[in-house]
Amino acid sequence: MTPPSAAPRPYDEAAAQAARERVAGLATPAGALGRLGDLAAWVAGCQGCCPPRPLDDVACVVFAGDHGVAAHGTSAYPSEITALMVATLRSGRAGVSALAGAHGVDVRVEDVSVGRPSEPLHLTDATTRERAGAALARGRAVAAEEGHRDLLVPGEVGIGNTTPAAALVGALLGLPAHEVTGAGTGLDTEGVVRKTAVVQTGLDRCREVTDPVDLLAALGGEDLAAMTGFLLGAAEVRVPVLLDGVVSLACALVADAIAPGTGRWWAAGHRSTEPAQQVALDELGLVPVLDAGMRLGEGSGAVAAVPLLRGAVALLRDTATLAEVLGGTGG
Ligand SMILES: O=C(O)c1ccc[n+]([C@@H]2O[C@H](COP(=O)([O-])O)[C@@H](O)[C@H]2O)c1
Ligand SMILES: Cc1cc2nc[nH]c2cc1C
Repeated sequence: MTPPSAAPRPYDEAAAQAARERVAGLATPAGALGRLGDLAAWVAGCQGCCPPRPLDDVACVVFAGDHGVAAHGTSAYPSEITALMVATLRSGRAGVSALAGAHGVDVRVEDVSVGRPSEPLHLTDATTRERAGAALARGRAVAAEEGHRDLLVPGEVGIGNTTPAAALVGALLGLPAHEVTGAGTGLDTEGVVRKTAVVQTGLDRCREVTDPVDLLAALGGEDLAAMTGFLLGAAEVRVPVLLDGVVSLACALVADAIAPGTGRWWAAGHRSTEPAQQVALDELGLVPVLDAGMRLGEGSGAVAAVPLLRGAVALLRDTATLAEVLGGTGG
């Protein structure tokens, strides 16, 4: 099995710079658009044109899978919820479905390993390197199928999946479990202590593992591997990605370890309450669009941020320049 190693096609820094210059010349006080100007410049860099095209066609792909650690007291909910939420997503009634409907975003569900849980990562490898590699390839194929989109959002559902996410972030950044483990779906203090011990045991078990695909197998599982492949694939087909919560940030760290530089293709949709998401954001130098205290997953925080990103592009396309206003041609 060959892990994906192709370097992403280039991000167009000249187009991003042209966009920054255009922002500076708009009929707005210098700096008044704040981070919206940066976001518009990022879209221009991904598209390779200034001003960027509108982000009309946006899709959220939800990767679903079960996790063996959930049977070890690491989640506030039972694994049975995963399949029920997949059915709810497919019927268009999940939280992300409502947000996506409101914002004109398509939702696609990829059942990677629902009802076929990963092994408990504190006891043994979550999955095999072979299965992780196949899941990576599947995620990249999904991104290729969605390559016509203007923007992609990685979503996920899977009871227990914040535990592998925390473990991957801890392993990649060399952080102890207590700095990356959070309450997930709502564990109480005792539950967080239990989950932290599981994450630390997993980190100790994998101390020697450094290869990112091996880490996906040891601590992640097939669904996280598929999402990682999706992030790599999106960069390969030059589609920008708005990251979501802790699972997407963990996969982003893995993807950037597999293909350094892939991170140019990502912006952060929102700040989750999970500590691993926050340290991963810092590591990747990403500042989230929204900070709304959300921790739903499903891609919901990023989908909630889509209107702001569309607005940033509209500002760059449709605002008069100061030169036009001063010359009396601003309409
Ligand atoms: O996106 C996040 O940061 C996030 C934070 C907490 C929980 N979740 C969602 O809740 C599930 C995982 O939580 P847990 O406690 O079962 O590990 C999974 O279905 C995620 O979509 C997601
Ligand atoms: C109800 C429920 C919905 C979810 N959506 C994503 N993760 C979830 C976890 C639970 C428990």
